[in-house]
Amino acid sequence: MMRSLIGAQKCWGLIRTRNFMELPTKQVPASFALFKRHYSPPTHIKQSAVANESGTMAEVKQGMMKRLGLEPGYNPLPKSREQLLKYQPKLEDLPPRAMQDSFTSAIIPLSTDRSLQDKYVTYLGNVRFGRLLEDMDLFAAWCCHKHLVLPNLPEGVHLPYTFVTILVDRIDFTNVLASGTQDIRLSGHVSWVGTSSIEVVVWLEQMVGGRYQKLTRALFLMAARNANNTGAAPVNPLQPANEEEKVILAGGADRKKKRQILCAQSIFKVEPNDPEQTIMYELYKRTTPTNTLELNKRILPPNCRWMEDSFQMSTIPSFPEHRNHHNRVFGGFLMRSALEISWAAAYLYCKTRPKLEHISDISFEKPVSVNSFIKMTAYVVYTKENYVQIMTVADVMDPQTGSQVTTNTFYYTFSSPDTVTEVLPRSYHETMWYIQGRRKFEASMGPV
Ligand SMILES: CCCCCCCCCCCCCCCC(=O)SCCNC(=O)CCNC(=O)[C@H](O)C(C)(C)COP(=O)(O)OP(=O)(O)OC[C@H]1O[C@@H](n2cnc3c(N)ncnc32)[C@H](O)[C@@H]1OP(=O)(O)O
Repeated sequence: MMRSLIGAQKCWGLIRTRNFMELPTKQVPASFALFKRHYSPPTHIKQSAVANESGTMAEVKQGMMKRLGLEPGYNPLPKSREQLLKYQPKLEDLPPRAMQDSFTSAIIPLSTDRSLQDKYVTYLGNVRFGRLLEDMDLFAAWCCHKHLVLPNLPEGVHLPYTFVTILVDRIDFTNVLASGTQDIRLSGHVSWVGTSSIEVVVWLEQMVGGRYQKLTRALFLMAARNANNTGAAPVNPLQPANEEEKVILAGGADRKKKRQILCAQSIFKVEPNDPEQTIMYELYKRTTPTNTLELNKRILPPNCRWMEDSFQMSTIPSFPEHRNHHNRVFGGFLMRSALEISWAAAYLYCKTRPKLEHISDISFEKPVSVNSFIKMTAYVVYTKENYVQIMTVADVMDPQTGSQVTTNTFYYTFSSPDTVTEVLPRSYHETMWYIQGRRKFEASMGPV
């Protein structure tokens, strides 16, 4: 049915994609469905939006630097923040906060700032989503700043905290084609806290025809760290203001558990399940000749391409421009770089301009130093009808020894106007990636 729909509507405006705004509530895990329904802020929070505006994203960055005591300009050895460690409060010193306290919004003024437009616009005049990922990452940290209140911090002392991104949950996009020359608004608030971890929900909207239209919504999990990022730091508890907030908060623990389960179920940790074993055997049969038993001889069926011929690679030196205050690379920069190479890989594979549909959960397990060489490799690991699933691996390389360590794996789903060439694995390793790609694809599209 999906195929016939696509066949009949080979025009961008008409292709209906399945995203979280269109799925019936029952198809989405309960705690995430709640965010689907509330992908605008709860009513009482929205009403206070005007009072909570933070200006432009440039002002947000300046505000954060001021609170942290950071000065513009690069220093290979960042100024020590050791002296701030003594101001770190204990959990019991921190008063509870409401979701409303951290609710804020900021503007990317694309309609008026023409030099900013150059950074955000694509060849066709749309917005570069990679840039928005960078902004969302910074903005999530800003919401954490808004949440944090330290009653015993002496006047004039800088914030003895650091925030790093632990992970970003699945991001889905609406069908609004965002322009690179109209203002974009980010809004968000803290939606759950642990002891030192903070979940932040961030929305993106763009002014279309005089009113804001939703572009996307993402959940960021941030870690509060001490002044010099050597240990966890406690955060203010979250006190729900009403029934609606109580439900959001209760879902937070549930979401944390689900993330752990998803992580533990990775194909890189546990063996494929029974239906997947069947798929693997079918792949083996389809790619093995029937007239010879010659070892490792494989045949490529018509309209298919080997996975080993379906990747793009790029080695990126990172620069201080992409640093946080510990000379580590911003998560947003990694997300943008991975998205852009994934998009190129999808475009070159499909031979037509693909549309980004979903970004799967992304975790940041190891910090990346700002003088690193980052090797990004985007593989087409799974295809279905007009969809391409990309898996992009980020490796940090040591220039002296040539050794490399994988710091992140990103999964992006793109759609093409046409049915795409089927990608097939040739080796057992590739088959595992195919299965992982299929899982990510199925999860991002929801049950059929
Ligand atoms: C002068 C320069 C100007 C430049 C301009 C500056 C502008 C000024 C603004 C800066 C604003 C920055 C905003 C961007 C922020 C980034 O983009 S940071 C860069 C990307 N992220 C990273 O590099 C993080 C890399 N990962 C890590 O360092 C470590 O894995 C982490 C996240 C610190 C966790 O380490 P850990 O040893 O597991 O820590 P641990 O203490 O055991 O756990 C801490 C908490 O995290 C939770 N947690 C840890 N792992 C997980 C997981 N996988 N799943 C769920 N929860 C987890 C734990 O459950 C625990 O929670 P609580 O129970 O306390 O609530």
